[in-house]
Amino acid sequence: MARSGCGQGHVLFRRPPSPYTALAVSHPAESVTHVELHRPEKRNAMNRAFWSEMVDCFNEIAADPDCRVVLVSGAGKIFTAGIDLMDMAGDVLQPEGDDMARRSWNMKKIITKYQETFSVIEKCPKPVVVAIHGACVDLITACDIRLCTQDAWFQVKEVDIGLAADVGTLQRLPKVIGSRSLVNELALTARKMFADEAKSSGLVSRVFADKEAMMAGALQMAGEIAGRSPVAVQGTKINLIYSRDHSVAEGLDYMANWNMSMLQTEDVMKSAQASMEKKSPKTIAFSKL
Ligand SMILES: CCC/C=C/C=C/C(=O)SCCNC(=O)CCNC(=O)[C@H](O)C(C)(C)COP(=O)(O)OP(=O)(O)OC[C@H]1O[C@@H](n2cnc3c(N)ncnc32)[C@H](O)[C@@H]1OP(=O)(O)O
Repeated sequence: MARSGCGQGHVLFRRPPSPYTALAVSHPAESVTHVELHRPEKRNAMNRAFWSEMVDCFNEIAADPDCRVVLVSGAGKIFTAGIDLMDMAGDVLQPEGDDMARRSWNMKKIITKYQETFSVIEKCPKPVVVAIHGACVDLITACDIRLCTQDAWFQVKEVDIGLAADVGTLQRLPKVIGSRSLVNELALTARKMFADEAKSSGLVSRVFADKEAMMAGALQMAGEIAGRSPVAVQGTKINLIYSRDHSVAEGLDYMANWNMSMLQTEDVMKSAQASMEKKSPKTIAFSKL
């Protein structure tokens, strides 16, 4: 049976057992998929299985019409301790090849594969809410909404292990946090940033007293998103990410192309009618997407 990480008292919408070893996937509420990093005894260190399972998992979620929003969290004491340093020695640091060119070629393939593990989160059209209680930063910058506990800390740890972060933090964090100076400081010193600073800098949008309160808040937020038109919600995520990486003019053009078809959805009429009748959009039965 799929394990539920959202605590007891929530309805578990049953699905087939999870095929993953580093992740626990469950369905704590209608249209909500919960992906839990699940190696608590190793502080959810990202081992070889994790790097490939995340890609399979998020590709499956992207294609699943029963999922409208994703919740990501970590089991146990902290969200994640980052890359599994035991696996790293064998997998990442020793690419095969007869000479430097061939080893470099293979190294690039490995790095690109690892990058995809977090890029799939961003490419997934369903919004991803991440609930963090202590973490390395890489994964969370690819998520759409970041929540944390009061005792959470955040660290761009890579310089401490002798490398420049290469799975998205240096590319995404400057787009999340307004202050370039703060990004540079965090990435160059690996200092821990705690919850209050994470909130004031814009890395997280809400801070909760403890993990239980955070998971309840995250699930409620996921429910708010899942209750709205999937055409509107997924179009919003896709266009926000497109606009982040393009000029305003390019973003507007992309938006016009998007909505010239998507505005013709029945969801607009249904939602407008509910709004006129002062009903919540959550009362509307939207078709699957
Ligand atoms: C091409 C890909 C490039 C990707 C780059 C990614 C880079 C990074 O992720 S950089 C960050 C690397 N991570 C670290 O340096 C963190 C190392 N861990 C710690 O500092 C502490 O474990 C931590 C503060 C997270 C938690 O401390 P705590 O006291 O709560 O737990 P521990 O007793 O230290 O650990 C419990 C068991 O977990 C194992 N473990 C923890 N972290 C890792 C890890 N990163 N990799 C592998 N294993 C880890 C630790 O060995 C303990 O196991 P055991 O001894 O068997 O009980």
